[in-house]
Amino acid sequence: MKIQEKYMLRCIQIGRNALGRSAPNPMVGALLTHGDTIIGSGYTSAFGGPHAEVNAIRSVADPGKLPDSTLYVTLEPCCHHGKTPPCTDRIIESGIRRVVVGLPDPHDKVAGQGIAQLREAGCQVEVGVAADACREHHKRFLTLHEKGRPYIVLKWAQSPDGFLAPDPEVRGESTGPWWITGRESRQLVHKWRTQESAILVGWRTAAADDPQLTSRDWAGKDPLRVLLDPSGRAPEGLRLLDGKVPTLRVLHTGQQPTGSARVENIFLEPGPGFLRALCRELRERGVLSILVEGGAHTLGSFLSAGLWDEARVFTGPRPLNGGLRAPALSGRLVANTASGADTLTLWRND
Ligand SMILES: NC(=O)C1=CN([C@@H]2O[C@H](COP(=O)(O)OP(=O)(O)OC[C@H]3O[C@@H](n4cnc5c(N)ncnc54)[C@H](OP(=O)(O)O)[C@@H]3O)[C@@H](O)[C@H]2O)C=CC1
Ligand SMILES: Nc1c(N[C@@H]2O[C@H](COP(=O)(O)O)[C@@H](O)[C@H]2O)[nH]c(=O)[nH]c1=O
Ligand SMILES: [Zn+2]
Repeated sequence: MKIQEKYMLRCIQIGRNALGRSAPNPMVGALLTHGDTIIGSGYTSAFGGPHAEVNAIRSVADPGKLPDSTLYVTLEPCCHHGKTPPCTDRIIESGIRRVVVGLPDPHDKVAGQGIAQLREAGCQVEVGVAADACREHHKRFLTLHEKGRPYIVLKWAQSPDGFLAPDPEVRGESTGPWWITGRESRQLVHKWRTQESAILVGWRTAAADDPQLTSRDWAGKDPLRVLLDPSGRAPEGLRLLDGKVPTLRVLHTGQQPTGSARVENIFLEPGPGFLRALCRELRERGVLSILVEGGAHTLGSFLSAGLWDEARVFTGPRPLNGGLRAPALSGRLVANTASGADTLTLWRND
């Protein structure tokens, strides 16, 4: 492997520090080399803070070395005023003359202009180093700009005989989720929750499980909670409506929301465009990605609309011998691993 690719793969590792924190900005990673020494590195700050390139430049102990250094960055530097000034200006001011870029930025305010500005200022710019790895790393941001919607991860747990939950008679009066998976998988799910901007369930899941949908077993942010409740049927008093974490309840236009002023109600037209309209609404609110956790009806509606990018399916060890059928999935199997006593399969929709 060429040294340039190695540096770009290191940029990706650095950029992962911003996973779940930079939205709606991309989790860019950058580093600066001088000869064969790494003299600085940085990643995208939380929204509103400096970008990776600026953090990398600021981290250099001896700025006199910058004109003879090379900047590696996973995504084309921005050239527009957003919450912060353009990174291209900062790169040019610092005297850096060589820039290696993983991918062009599809954002309509950048789209090749960042690279063009650097070249006009006399920088030598190389584009497309470790491009496949950078595409994978930036999958959420690329989906937001190329498909115009957040990246969607479906997740569920099923029994080996293909059920999401037992029949109500088996469940009886017990409240809370019916656990199919073990402790390791549940903690892994909390880690995943810190990585996505929003988490979504249907109201029947909210009513049956009274979930919290927080990341309490992992250090990191709680995602925005989204409850699909088109007719306002979610019962009062649910933990999802407790206001402890920002929560959106999605209703059909014209419906009367019940009680809870602790959540924000939004209203969308019923019909086949409902989920796409929801995706647009979430995008406008800076949501880069959504983790859809169920139930069967909700997962099925994302699947049948083709609105998904990844599915993460746990299979627990104990059969249920009946109950609510797991959704039918057709996608590309990319991994099959163990998670404690469970099996985890990862699927892509491409
Ligand atoms: N094992 C697992 O991983 C999981 C298991 N579960 C289990 O699943 C069960 C609940 O699942 P299920 O009964 O399928 O219900 P859901 O939780 O999927 O909620 C379904 C309701 O949400 C609304 N809804 C869903 N999708 C849409 C859409 N695209 N447009 C408009 N409204 C939508 C509808 O409300 P309306 O009826 O008002 O139109 C629908 O009836 C529970 O038993 C729970 O324990 C839940 C999550 C995960
Ligand atoms: N039953 C089941 C899952 N159920 C999902 O987890 C939610 C509960 O979240 P919380 O209240 O935050 O613990 C529940 O409502 C449903 O969406 N998940 C899994 O990984 N494995 C399982 O066996
Ligand atoms: Zn920038």
